[in-house]
Amino acid sequence: MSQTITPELRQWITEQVTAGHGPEAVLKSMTASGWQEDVALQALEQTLEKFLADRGIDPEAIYERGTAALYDKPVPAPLLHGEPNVIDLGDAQVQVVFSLEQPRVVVLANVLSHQECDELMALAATRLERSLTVKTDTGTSEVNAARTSDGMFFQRGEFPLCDRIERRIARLLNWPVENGEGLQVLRYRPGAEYKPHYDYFDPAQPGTPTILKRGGQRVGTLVMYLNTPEAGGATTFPDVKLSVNPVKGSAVFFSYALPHPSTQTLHGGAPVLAGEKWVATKWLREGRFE
Ligand SMILES: O=C(O)CCC(=O)C(=O)O
Ligand SMILES: [Fe+2]
Repeated sequence: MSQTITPELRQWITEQVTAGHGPEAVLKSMTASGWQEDVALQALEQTLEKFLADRGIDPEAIYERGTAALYDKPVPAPLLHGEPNVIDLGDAQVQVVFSLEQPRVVVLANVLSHQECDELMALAATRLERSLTVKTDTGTSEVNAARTSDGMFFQRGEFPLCDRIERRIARLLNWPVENGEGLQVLRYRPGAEYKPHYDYFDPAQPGTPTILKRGGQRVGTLVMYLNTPEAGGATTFPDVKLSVNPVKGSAVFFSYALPHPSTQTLHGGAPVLAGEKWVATKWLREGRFE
């Protein structure tokens, strides 16, 4: 029996997409509710095409920004549509190692030189303290059992090295320096981990509006590896069963146009099994973080 694409189906697809569900998730629920896959796919493509055209979004943007482009909201992103293998940033030749559309994840090598990694660790070392996480019900910070690393924050531009790295990240991700939080450095000792979490602030928490006054939501994260731990310590994305192994000077980038689990950006730092793991994290806000 042949199925036909009705205006109601198109309407439903549009609602799903604007609610933050990626095309794959929408396709899945369509087939689960009895739509033939080819019909579902055709309906999805037609609807998305119109959705993009109505909003003046270039379908090419999807290749650059992943499905975030569907939400018509800019997010930080390396320019990948020309399929570059190396991005020349002047003071660094960054290699594109791996990219995933949904969730938007890009693994990059040679973001920092080994010397920069060493200098950053040395600058951070004396200021490390047991990591706090933002308590979203009040907007204050607290020690969190899910995060057993030691950490510290630099002010943006606090040292010439921070400034240089921040400007490089701004060019890499095409996102203003002013929208970045100061670099955070974390050190994990053997056994330490960062349980899976989202980096955006949960809109349902009462403390979130206070946090958002300074720069708005987080929309992207760059985790830079400052050393190569002997074993363990991968950055994991449980929703897509992806692990990124830490390698000195490399980084994993991910973005999230919406503060919603449908972005599939749940991620964590797996327990370090041997040696130490050091990372520097750059969080990017939608607005100026002053
Ligand atoms: O250490 C990692 O691999 C992840 C760090 C992280 O999730 C963060 O800093 O927000
Ligand atoms: Fe995180």
